[in-house]
Amino acid sequence: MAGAAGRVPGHALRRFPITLPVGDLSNLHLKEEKIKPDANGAVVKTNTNAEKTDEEEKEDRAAQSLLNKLIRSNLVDNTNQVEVLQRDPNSPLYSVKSFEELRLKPQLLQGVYAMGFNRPSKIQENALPLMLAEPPQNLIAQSQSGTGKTAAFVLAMLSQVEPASKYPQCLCLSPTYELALQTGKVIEQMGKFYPELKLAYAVRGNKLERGQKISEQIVIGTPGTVLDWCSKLKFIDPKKIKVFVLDEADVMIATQGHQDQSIRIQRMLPRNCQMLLFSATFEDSVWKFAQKVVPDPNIIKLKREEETLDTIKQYYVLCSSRDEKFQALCNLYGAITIAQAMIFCHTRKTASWLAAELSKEGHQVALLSGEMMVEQRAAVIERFREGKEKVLVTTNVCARGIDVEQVSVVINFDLPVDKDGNPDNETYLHRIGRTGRFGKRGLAVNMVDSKHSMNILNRIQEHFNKKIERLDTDDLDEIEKIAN
Ligand SMILES: Nc1ncnc2c1ncn2[C@@H]1O[C@H](COP(=O)(O)OP(=O)(O)OP(=O)(O)O)[C@@H](O)[C@H]1O
Repeated sequence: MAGAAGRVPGHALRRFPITLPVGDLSNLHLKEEKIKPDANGAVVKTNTNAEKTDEEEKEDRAAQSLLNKLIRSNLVDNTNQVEVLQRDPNSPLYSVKSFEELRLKPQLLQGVYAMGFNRPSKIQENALPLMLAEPPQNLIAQSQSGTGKTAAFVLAMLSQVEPASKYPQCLCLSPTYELALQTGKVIEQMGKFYPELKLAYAVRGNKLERGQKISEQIVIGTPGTVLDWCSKLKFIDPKKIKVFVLDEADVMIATQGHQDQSIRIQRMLPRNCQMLLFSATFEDSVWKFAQKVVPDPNIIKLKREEETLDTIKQYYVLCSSRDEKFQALCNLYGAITIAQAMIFCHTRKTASWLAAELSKEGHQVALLSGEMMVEQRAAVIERFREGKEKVLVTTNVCARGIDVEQVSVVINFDLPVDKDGNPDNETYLHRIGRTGRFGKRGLAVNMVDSKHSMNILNRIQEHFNKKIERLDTDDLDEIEKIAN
């Protein structure tokens, strides 16, 4: 996909996340043992050598402990674990099919393999045959965070697009500037074996000359700008759109105006345009919206108790003040190796205070909050993605949906509540879903500092029918155990 996406100035291409392949551990003197993590990340040994000297035993134990630590900190490539999960019928990553069996075009097969994907996840296996059917089917689909929804609809768009036709044919709406860029990167990576294919970003700040028609075959953007491009500015002829994707529908409707704008765009599209809507959660309001924008849909939906991922362990810590919460956080950092963490606060004031305190403790901290310009927010996320900062403190919806593989811990410094002070279950799910991406193990820790917040936590547990265990952050042994 040469020369694509030239329209967002100064935006660096996404780098692959840093992983240390198991093969790089060859200098650890593991003798004739084969060591690899099993589905739970535990180390499985096979073929142990019988006779070993004390010295060798000691070396082995040291190597083993280092390997365990690396696995715990998610530094080791988790390919093995993903493969195990993809064979477990209860896992959202389970798949009976291969990408070949999904009958993807050869260029797309090249694209998925170049991204390091081996097998489709459950949502990809279920959604792709529907999306690629003849005639194309409409779809409303739900799958847990980080299970490959983006890749699924990107493959659907790339399967339908005709690169030789130089006009927009696929339109994808994202709720935020950051997510539009992130999804754009996936399109670029997966579509790179289509040399003629180009992508345009319909996001704020990307100004085109009036009256111009764009030649890019795929347009990704936020609803306001896409609506302008389709109506007032006429950069896009909506009647020629073949695939319309609405991503993160739950996040979309949480933003004022996005729901109406999305519906207005949808009404401009031809009747035979394929409509696809994806979301990690489906509260009633999301359902109503989904049914308005997707006529005659096929539906893939999760049961409530399936919404949280088992690979994310959830805990709460009892504290009595903000300072105690901070101390609990420091204890966590003192006890376990945290690759990268995202910390969510209720207000900007708390977020700035916490970021400053963590910096004083020597952490490399990034602060992301709503009052920043979109370009600044995108730059902060990109630096965090590249691992330049290890902790991201944030208040805000702009952190929703961001995919950073190395995030091993999510902290709710304040629990998510809506404007009436009730538990915000959707936001909870989105927040904890920033860890445990595609089979990785994750840890979510909730700070509880009052009867009110304990009540919120209890209601969150009831909602998802999932026990959140108490963690004593003064007990270092206990903390170490949860990381195992
Ligand atoms: N079949 C696959 N094999 C291996 N990795 C995959 C596969 N599909 C997706 N991934 C990777 O898993 C991660 C999560 O995927 P993706 O962002 O598509 O999930 P999502 O369901 O859209 O998440 P969210 O709900 O948070 O937006 C990404 O880094 C992606 O590259």
